[in-house]
Amino acid sequence: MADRTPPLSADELRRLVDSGEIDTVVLAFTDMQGRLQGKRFAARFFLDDVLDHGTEGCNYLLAVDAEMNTVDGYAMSSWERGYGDFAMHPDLSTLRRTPWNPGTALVTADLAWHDGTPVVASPRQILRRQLDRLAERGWSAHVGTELEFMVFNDSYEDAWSRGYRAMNPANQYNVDYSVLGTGRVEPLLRRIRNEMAAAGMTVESAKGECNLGQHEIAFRYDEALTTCDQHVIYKTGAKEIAAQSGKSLTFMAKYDEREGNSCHIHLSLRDEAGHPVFADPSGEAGMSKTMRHFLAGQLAALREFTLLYAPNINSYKRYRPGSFAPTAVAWGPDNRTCALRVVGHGHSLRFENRVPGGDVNPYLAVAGLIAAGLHGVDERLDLEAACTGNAYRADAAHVPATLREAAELWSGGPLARAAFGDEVVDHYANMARVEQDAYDSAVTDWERFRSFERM
Ligand SMILES: NC(=O)CC[C@H](N)C(=O)O
Repeated sequence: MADRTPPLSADELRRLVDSGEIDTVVLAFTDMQGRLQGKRFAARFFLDDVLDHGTEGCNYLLAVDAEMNTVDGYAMSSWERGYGDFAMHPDLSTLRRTPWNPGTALVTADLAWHDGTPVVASPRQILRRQLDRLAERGWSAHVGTELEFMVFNDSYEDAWSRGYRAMNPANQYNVDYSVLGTGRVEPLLRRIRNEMAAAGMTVESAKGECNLGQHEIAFRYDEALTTCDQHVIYKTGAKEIAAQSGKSLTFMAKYDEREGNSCHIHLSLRDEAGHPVFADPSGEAGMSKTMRHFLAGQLAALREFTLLYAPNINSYKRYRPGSFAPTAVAWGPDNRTCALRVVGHGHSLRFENRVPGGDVNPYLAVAGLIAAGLHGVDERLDLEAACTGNAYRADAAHVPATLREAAELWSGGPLARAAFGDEVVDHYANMARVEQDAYDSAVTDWERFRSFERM
């Protein structure tokens, strides 16, 4: 699939290496946790060897936990199988400079086994498969992801050493839409915006958010795969720029008991001629029949696919009444209390899934949105009535409240297995089991404060 006009061509890279402007090329893929994993190459070696042939990485990279521990239960990667390699092939349509790392370019990898077959549990491959299903119908997906994050005037190292206690947020009060409040953090935000633009992303705006030091930078939507590639590069780059500035920022879904970090995901479909598939001026509320089925599919699959939108223990702490994070499986036109909010009109008509947090793996979540929508289209599901009032009070199905509940719905339901196949379902069910086990065996500060003296 030719994905997009590249921000940097291979010929340009060659020229920049010859002139000494680029000396390093990062080749990286996105792991299960949504992190870029890969290697930094001497640029000359990358051009001579890796550009055409790729490189290898240990296949445990899709089978470790967040701490890089080897864990049991993965069919594709284990001590029994010898923890061999998989191949990382650069997708040159993603080649770009990353100006926050001087002299450096970055390219995204697709993963394959030694016989050339794709690594089906790799997040980018999971999304590619759902995009192929869309393409079979002559459709493509436009996607925007809206990441919120919190900035602290502490370095990552200080924060870690202090056990994340007594941190200094970059704003001391709610700066939602506050120009004054955003200005306080502007040297950092401006660097992130400008350097992401120089890395080939289209930046739209920045605004303050509600929690202390919380901000959001908005990027223009793009083809689904491109948006997801940019999302992970942006997250990595924003953290690197913060670190270079002696600060830290976090995308974790719920840092404290105040507002969490969301990652609302917007999606619309285009046909082969580039026309919007969701808009129909003669349809009810301007929505086409396809959009109604697609949206009905979102509702029908939401609970079963929540693991893809909320992959961590912490993800589930966002879903509190009145927090702007959803609890009700419901949809409504411009209704921020629902899991699914319909926005825009005509060309821009789309839905927003408000379930994902800043910790989401965008490839998996967007794959989930597409698979859910296609389920609705294939089964011609009827769209229930819109929720018009406060969905926190509605008599609607609930977004799963815990990782345990979401993991049970994911592995026990029929929709995920039909859309993604057993290998993918079992792989990510194991990831959830591993996280749940790690959490269940941890004793937290909360328990000590509650129990040490008083119980
Ligand atoms: N902009 C908003 O709607 C706030 C979202 C909220 N921070 C959440 O975690 O869901």
